[in-house]
Amino acid sequence: MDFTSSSPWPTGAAPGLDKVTYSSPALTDSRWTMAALGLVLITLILYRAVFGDAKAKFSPSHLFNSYLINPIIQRHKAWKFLLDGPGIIQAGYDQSNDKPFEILSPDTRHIFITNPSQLAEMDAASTPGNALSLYAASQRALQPMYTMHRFGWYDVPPEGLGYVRALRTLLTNHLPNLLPELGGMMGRKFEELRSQGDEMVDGERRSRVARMIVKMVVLANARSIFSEELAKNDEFVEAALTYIEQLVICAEIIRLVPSWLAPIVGRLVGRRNAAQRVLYNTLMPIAQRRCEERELASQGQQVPKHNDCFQWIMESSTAKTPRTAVGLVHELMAIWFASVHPTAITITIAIHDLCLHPEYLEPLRMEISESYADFERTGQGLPLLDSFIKESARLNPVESISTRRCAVRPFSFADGTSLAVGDWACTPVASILRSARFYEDPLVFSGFRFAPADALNQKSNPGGTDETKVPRQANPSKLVDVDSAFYMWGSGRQTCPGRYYASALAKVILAHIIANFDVKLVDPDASRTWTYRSSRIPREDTMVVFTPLETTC
Ligand code: HEM
Repeated sequence: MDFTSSSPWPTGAAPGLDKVTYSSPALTDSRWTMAALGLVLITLILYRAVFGDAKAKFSPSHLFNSYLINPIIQRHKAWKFLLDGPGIIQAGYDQSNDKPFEILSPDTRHIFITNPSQLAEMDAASTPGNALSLYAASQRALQPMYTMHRFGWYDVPPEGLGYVRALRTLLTNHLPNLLPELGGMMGRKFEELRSQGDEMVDGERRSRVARMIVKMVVLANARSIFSEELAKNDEFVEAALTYIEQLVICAEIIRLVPSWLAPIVGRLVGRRNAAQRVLYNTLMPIAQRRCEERELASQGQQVPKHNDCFQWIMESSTAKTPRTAVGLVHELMAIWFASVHPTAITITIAIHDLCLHPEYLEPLRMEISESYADFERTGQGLPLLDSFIKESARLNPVESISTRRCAVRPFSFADGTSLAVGDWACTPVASILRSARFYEDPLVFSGFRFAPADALNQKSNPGGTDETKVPRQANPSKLVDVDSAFYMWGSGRQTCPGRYYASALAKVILAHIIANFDVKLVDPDASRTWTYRSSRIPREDTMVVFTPLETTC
């Protein structure tokens, strides 16, 4: 072996050692030592460079962390979402700097979007047959195959559902006919529930406000969505509320079991949801009769004229084949679910806020006494009450997530953020609503923050507050408006079609209470809501005292 070669290490094989010629023994020893050290060092460097990662990957501690500890931490975080969804989303939003951020729940990977241009990308990808779908998200959340009498929500015709036009256009246009009747109905129901009271303490009648309001909303919606006849059927109205409550519990159980077990568990828990059968079996004969009437009308025969959601959905159906009775009932069951709880919760929270900010009662009473008749006639107006409800919902929205779109095919945003099939893109609505980027003094309750200047005058100055110190939005807006600071109704082409009705019903109920009662929370310091997943739900045990005014408006 020739160490004089230019090669830094021996180029020959070790067995040739005896053939090596040395220039001097001492020099040879030190060269050997140096060479051996160099060899070890270089081998180590190379080994680390080439296999360093792999070694780390296969080290016991790495394997332990990767395959046991990290998955446990991730799963723990995902399950924690069930109990602290709003808090976890808020923490994600605070660190996001307007960039998409990821949050896991036990069954879903959420990618939260805040940037309006990315929301536009989301909306563009939500057209029928495209990669993102609200229906697929609803299918996951509600498990309608098992909870809505085998409704295959995602199998809807590509043109969409008839309910959107039925609600957004026809129900909204019908409001002036509906509101006077709803006003009377809500007044009577409120009095019935209040006079029953849930507790009587020291001559004070206390009411569990959340339960009271949900019963009122159920009655109003039964009238508006189904019919006058069904709204008078107490057994049906009771089952219609039970249906929603059982649906939420059943869907949650199915979501939390592994997907391979879902069909078995779904069938089992679905069987226990008896109210869905009551609803289905009551609605079905009406739907069949309407389909027969459609048939007769197409043959030129005279048929009765109806003004209700059955009829509007049939007439709004964009599918080439006309809606079947089963399809009609399924759409009604879906609307029914969507219509009750968000509306009832929004109204309940607004009542909490009336109790906490009684200085708003007087200006609101004045507006109601001057303008309620106009509102009832047109379905529009009452800008101060509108703003009060909007501010209440801004600080305590029903949901911390909005605009849910589930990927039915892999999808990537322009910035590279990607969704696998089953992942959800969505907005952190509650965090946006409380963000200083969009609202001055975001955590301060300012009941007339959104009201137009002409609605505000001396009389509407609650408690004589200094006008210059009250945070207001630069541009007034209505409760039903949607913009980049207010996604309570979702956004884009699938924004809530029931929002005009929901806003009008909230005004009917709140105007009745404000005009006729003083309100007081029995325990203003007690916690009033609890959270599950991303929803904020009023506590059932929150008590309010409604004291009749001596003279009513
Ligand atoms: C305060 C009450 C309400 C709130 C906060 C609310 C909120 C929402 C939200 C966030 C969405 C999803 C929109 C999106 O993803 O872009 C939605 C959809 C929907 N809402 Fe509402 N909603 C309310 C009341 C109602 C009422 C009263 C009805 C029926 C009369 C209704 C019917 C619907 C329907 C049918 C959809 C699905 C729309 C579609 O498939 O395109 N909602 N709502």
